[in-house]
Amino acid sequence: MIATEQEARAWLAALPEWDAVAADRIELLIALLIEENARQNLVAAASLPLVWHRHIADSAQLLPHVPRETSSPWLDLGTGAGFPGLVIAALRPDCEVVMVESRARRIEWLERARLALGLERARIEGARLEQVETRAFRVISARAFAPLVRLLDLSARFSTKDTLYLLPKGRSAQQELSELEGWNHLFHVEQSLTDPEAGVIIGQLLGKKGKKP
Ligand SMILES: C[S@@+](CC[C@H](N)C(=O)[O-])C[C@H]1O[C@@H](n2cnc3c(N)ncnc32)[C@H](O)[C@@H]1O
Repeated sequence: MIATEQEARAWLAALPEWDAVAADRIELLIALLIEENARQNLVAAASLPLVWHRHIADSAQLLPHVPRETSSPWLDLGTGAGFPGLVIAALRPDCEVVMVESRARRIEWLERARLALGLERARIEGARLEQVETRAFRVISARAFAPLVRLLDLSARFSTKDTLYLLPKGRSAQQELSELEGWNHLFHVEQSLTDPEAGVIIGQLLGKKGKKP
């Protein structure tokens, strides 16, 4: 389990995506986040001293679930302060990461951070997800975005049977999945690496029950 900054740094350093450039990007992202959090409430202030494992490693733990060749384009729903979308884009700058966020000040922050980190393949979609033009993505991620049923209702039009959902769901993962009705899917829950009681819902959405595929 990754429970400290030291453990988070060690775990990140072992990722194939980790090199000096990635390390600089993550350090810069953290510095910018701390600065911006004094201006707007991006993350709980109490989580800032724990930023390496609570936000950086918690986001990066999604990467080993996705083969590099099937990770782009990647859609992150409700990116907010930048998690997991900005961390994914910082570690996979070759990947087209589209981050959807509807709140104006968060959109401005995400765009500023994207530019500062030099993430040319990443894009901030500053709109409500409901307004975003439909296209297919290889990966859909979302942390603390919406209850699972609503999340699937809103995002299904961006998925195909090959799209991999990666949903850090905290402590409700198993319960939300067992209560999910109305969808055919291949989801399962993986243990979170950063919280012993949290889970990540992973897998493919196959379509609404009763509908032809
Ligand atoms: C609880 S925050 C989580 C932010 C980030 N994913 C994290 O884990 O730190 C949820 C974010 O989703 C955004 N959001 C909620 N509903 C949305 C929608 N329909 N379209 C786009 N963004 C939305 C909110 O503005 C907010 O920034």
